[in-house]
Amino acid sequence: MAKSLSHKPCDLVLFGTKGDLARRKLIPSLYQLERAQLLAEDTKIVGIARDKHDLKGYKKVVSESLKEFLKEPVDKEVEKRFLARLEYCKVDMTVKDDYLKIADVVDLESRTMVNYFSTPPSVFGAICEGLSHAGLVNEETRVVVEKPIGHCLESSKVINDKIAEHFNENQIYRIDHYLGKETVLNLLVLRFANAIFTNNWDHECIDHVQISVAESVGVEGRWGYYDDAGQMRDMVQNHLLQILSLLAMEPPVDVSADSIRNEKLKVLKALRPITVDDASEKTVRGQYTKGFVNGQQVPGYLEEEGANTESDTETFVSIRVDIDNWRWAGVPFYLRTGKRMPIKGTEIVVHFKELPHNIFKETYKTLPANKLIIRLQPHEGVEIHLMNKVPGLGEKMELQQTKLDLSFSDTFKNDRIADAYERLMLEAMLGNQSLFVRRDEVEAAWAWVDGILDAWDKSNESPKDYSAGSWGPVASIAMLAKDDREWDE
Ligand SMILES: NC(=O)C1=CN([C@@H]2O[C@H](COP(=O)(O)OP(=O)(O)OC[C@H]3O[C@@H](n4cnc5c(N)ncnc54)[C@H](OP(=O)(O)O)[C@@H]3O)[C@@H](O)[C@H]2O)C=CC1
Ligand SMILES: O=C1O[C@H](COP(=O)(O)O)[C@@H](O)[C@H](O)[C@H]1O
Repeated sequence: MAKSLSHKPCDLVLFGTKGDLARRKLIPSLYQLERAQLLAEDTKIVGIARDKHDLKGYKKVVSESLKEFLKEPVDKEVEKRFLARLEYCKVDMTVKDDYLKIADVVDLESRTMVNYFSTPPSVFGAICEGLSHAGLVNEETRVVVEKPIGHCLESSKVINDKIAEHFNENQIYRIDHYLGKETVLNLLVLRFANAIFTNNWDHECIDHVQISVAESVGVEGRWGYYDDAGQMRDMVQNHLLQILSLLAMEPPVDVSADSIRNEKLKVLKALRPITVDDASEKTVRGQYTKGFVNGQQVPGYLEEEGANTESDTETFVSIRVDIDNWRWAGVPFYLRTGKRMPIKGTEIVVHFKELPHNIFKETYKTLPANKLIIRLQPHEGVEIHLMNKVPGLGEKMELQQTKLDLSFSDTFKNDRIADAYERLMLEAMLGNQSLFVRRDEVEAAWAWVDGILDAWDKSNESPKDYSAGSWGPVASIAMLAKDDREWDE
């Protein structure tokens, strides 16, 4: 029995169903929604690829994906229910008449058509045209679009224009999978459901903020795509700027899609441009050389499979970001992200200001400032560093810095943390756009990122080397040291 859901049943059409993302993430996530009974009873899942299969063959492909990528044993009962929802269509996405075959399996009358584009962006336009050609676009039809949306502002406009020829903004769901992460969503709750943070969240109380997204993986066989993108386009333009805007935005009036997106957009528009005049002070780009990660020897970027020995693509970026608005005047946000770092870990550290006066100076010369650490992944949780009195009867009061540590796995023991894609696919089926990125946000993010990419081009400097397994080039440490600060590790 399906749980009670407010959405109409859907035809979830998975374009690129045999690709890496679909097999590794989307199919296992849909299985989890089935397991949790969150799919409406009559919802269908329609796989689209250009290989010749009958439905039985496609079910086998799906079963194999589950076996390979599900992080737990496959529950046969759930799998049976899940496989019963499947349909398959062989479609070459560049051939308009092929879309007529999809019309035979979907039902626009009784189900909402949700089209997930898990394909290269180069075919997004062709899919939209094909769907229109087959009469599959009505007011309810939705499209879910994977990143990257373009390579720069101009190319993102071309893709968005193409989609907009067939769909209104309220039908377009642009994925940034970080927005589907439990802990990223929790930023809204931490900030806007707790007066202790709400009332201390500005330049009066906060000294600076650090956002680190460290990855221990390299390019994982995606050299062709990655070398064209680099860490700036792959991670900063989307995931890091989305986290930054959720952290820095003004309180939205409610949690509706546009209330949240309006506030995020204001932050993106207030990012101080970085130009060729200050890029060398405010940014560091790096590229990994060979080294050791988790005790394993790993190749350098230029020695990865499929690599071009002369690439100048950055695999590490750190940036000092200034937000030119009332709340954040004088508060730098330091962003840092890289491949082949010592660990996988995404963390936000909010450094509060030091106190104006120390009444304990006889026993404790300087009082360390409070810190709020938000661990987004792994070991999800929230930690606050506070000063406390050490118990004892001594003449002088002894102080010690201590931690209040809320670990999600200890606190919410029986609650499984859902994968981001589970939430995002469910929200797309429910028709809630809050966790999807609006066109103007994508464009504001590109406008700012393009300025930095342009400054790097003009400066003609190569990225700085760092050994795989380190925290990036030493210049990244120096960038903070100049401001009398250091990275939390
Ligand atoms: N993989 C990942 O971890 C991530 C991926 N993304 C994004 O998701 C999207 C999909 O990525 P990924 O799964 O890695 O890519 P893949 O290349 O693995 O998969 C794309 C799929 O699209 C199919 N396809 C392409 N052109 C056509 C066509 N004309 N007709 C029919 N099928 C076609 C391919 O079929 P065929 O095999 O026959 O060529 C392939 O199965 C991309 O936009 C990517 O940027 C975003 C974040 C992470
Ligand atoms: O979008 C992307 O994200 C992954 C990192 O995602 P995470 O959920 O594992 O933190 C990154 O490795 C990949 O290069 C990028 O395209």
